[in-house]
Amino acid sequence: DRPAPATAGLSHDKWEIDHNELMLLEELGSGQFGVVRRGKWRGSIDVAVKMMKEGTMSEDDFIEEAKVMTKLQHTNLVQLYGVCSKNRPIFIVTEYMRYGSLLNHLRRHEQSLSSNQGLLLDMCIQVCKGMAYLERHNYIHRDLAARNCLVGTENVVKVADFGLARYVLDDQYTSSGGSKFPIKWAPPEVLNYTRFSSKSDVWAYGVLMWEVFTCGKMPYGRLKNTEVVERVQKGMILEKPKACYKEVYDVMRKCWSHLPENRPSFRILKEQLISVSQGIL
Ligand SMILES: CCC(=O)Nc1cccc(Nc2nc(Nc3ccc(OCCOC)cc3)ncc2F)c1
Repeated sequence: DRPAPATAGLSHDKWEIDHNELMLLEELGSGQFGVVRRGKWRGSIDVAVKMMKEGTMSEDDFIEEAKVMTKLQHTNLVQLYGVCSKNRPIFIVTEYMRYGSLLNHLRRHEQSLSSNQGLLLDMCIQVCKGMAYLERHNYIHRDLAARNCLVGTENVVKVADFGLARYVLDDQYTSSGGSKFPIKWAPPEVLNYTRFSSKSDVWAYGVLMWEVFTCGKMPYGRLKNTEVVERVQKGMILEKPKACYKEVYDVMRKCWSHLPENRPSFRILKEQLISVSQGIL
């Protein structure tokens, strides 16, 4: 292979992680990207290592973006530590979250969670804080859902994989007609024109709130994607979850305003949810 350029290492690309400093441990799961394993970085830092299956993402573009993503830092965002891009498959190294995806956590603890609306609302507020930070930095997530949030100790909830959707090569995921496109989290303007914005993230956030208050139910049940598209275009929205205060459902409904400009920003949502939580709890 090519000799390293003279400047290599001089610029201390801090987003580049030396894979010799990583010790890979048990597998945590796998997604369309490849396998994710727990690991130790520099002997002591717990990390999650996503080993990107070849051909699943446009790697050079992603590595370029990783420089920006490492700068996004917030208590409710899963921190990107860096990438191992010197060999294939590339590794994406992030903060490790002890209790896995929010979706699985909700389903596993439905019994205790369904009677604790305060905790459910607190989880939603944490996700909202992470999203308000991304909104402030003009960063669009594009695939916000409970499956893409992670749970840590002391019921900490963080948003993961923000912005990653742009680098997926499988167009079954990326085009709104694709079989793997997250139709049930998409607003009308994304279904019709793939017009992503922080306001399309707000729509997805409303669906995430519904997932939280139903403890991980599938939105629109077993309806086929084509039926969901039809109903969403006609203005049908998800019904109020049983264990959900009306004030909370009213916030969800605002996230599902047909026109993006009628949806609140994450900054506004955060204020509204905090005042609801002070009012009802
Ligand atoms: C696209 C699908 C995709 O990425 N999926 C995917 C699967 C697995 C792990 C990650 N990522 C991360 N995971 C953790 N912690 C984690 C802890 C426990 C766990 O329990 C699994 C068995 O439960 C019974 C799963 C994950 N921390 C940071 C991550 F970044 C992403």
